[in-house]
Amino acid sequence: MNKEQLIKIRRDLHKIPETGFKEHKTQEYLIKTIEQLNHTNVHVTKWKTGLFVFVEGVNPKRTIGYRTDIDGLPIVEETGLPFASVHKEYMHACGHDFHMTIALGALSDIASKPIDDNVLFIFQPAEEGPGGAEPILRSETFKQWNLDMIFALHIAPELPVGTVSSREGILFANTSELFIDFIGKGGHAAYPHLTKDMIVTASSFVTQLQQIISRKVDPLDSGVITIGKMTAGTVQNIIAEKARLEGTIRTLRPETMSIIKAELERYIKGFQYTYDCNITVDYGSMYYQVYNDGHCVDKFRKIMDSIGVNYLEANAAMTGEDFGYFLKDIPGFMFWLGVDSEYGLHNSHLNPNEDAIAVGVEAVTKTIRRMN
Ligand SMILES: CC(=O)N[C@@H](CCC[C@H](N)C(=O)O)C(=O)O
Repeated sequence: MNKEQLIKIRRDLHKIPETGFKEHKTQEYLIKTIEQLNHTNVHVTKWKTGLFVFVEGVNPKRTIGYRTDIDGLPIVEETGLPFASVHKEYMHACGHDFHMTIALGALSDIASKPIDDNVLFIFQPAEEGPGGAEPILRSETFKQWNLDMIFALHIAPELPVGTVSSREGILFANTSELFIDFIGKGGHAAYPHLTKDMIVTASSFVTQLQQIISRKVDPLDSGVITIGKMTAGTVQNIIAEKARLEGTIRTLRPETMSIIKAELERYIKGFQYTYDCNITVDYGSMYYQVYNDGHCVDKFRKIMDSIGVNYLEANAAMTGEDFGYFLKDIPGFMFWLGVDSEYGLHNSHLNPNEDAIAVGVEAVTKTIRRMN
């Protein structure tokens, strides 16, 4: 595929972001595009709203996996781009439109000049939640391919185009979603002493929660608790009976996740007593850390050197990725692809530089062709 075709695909996909396990139009678009490649060595299997695309090798001894995520986020786009999302409440604000386009570009290249080994392209739904990787790994459809190696990329807004970045060992954090519900007693704004005000309770909880990080996590270790959404109350003169906090916990070690959760549950018990209310916690979906195989990263670095792509050593990041579940079972790695955007991931103004698509296709294709 040439640059213009790839950019058209990226823009088409950018217009139709859909959230986890609702990627119906996206799946339809991907199937149509793959069918147009018109290769007899390519076999498409639907899996929920995602796809497995198997490219037969000419003399296969191994099967290499390449995974892209396909879902968007519930963000109202503010880029003002002519190809902005037509799904008004949703946006590809984490680069999955880039990820899919690069996977299609690599798929087209590999299918037209097949390598010895088989290649499985995985178009995975629901990376942003509730998580598509774990159910894929459990599915009988996926198990039949018995992958020898797998890799994936993620766009990096802060890195220049022409740059990739990775590291041996941990790249992305362990994550757990966090949903906390507070139930007290509502009433008249003028009679607070007759109520149990859940706005006061939840607000106090949000600020005290950060002490778990500062006082219970070893300063040489790391953790993050972010509350991204708080809902409570009905109107200005009624004391809120209910409040809900929605957030996420991130750690660089699975053990630290357990420490934070145990402490959080102690806080909940304390708050129930102090504020005389009922508090429940739900951890939603959890992602295992992305832990890169040293041999694969070393080989990748050499491949990038050989094609003139600038390789930078990465730091571990507190972003999460359910790709970590693949790497728990299969050797492989993930890398960052520089896309040079002033605005970061999950920002309504994110505008990655489309020149990075060709770099991504080249990096992925050459890695598939030369990794052994
Ligand atoms: C790369 C990226 O931004 N991934 C998401 C993964 C979300 C995990 C889950 N829904 C959570 O919020 O814990 C991220 O937010 O890091």
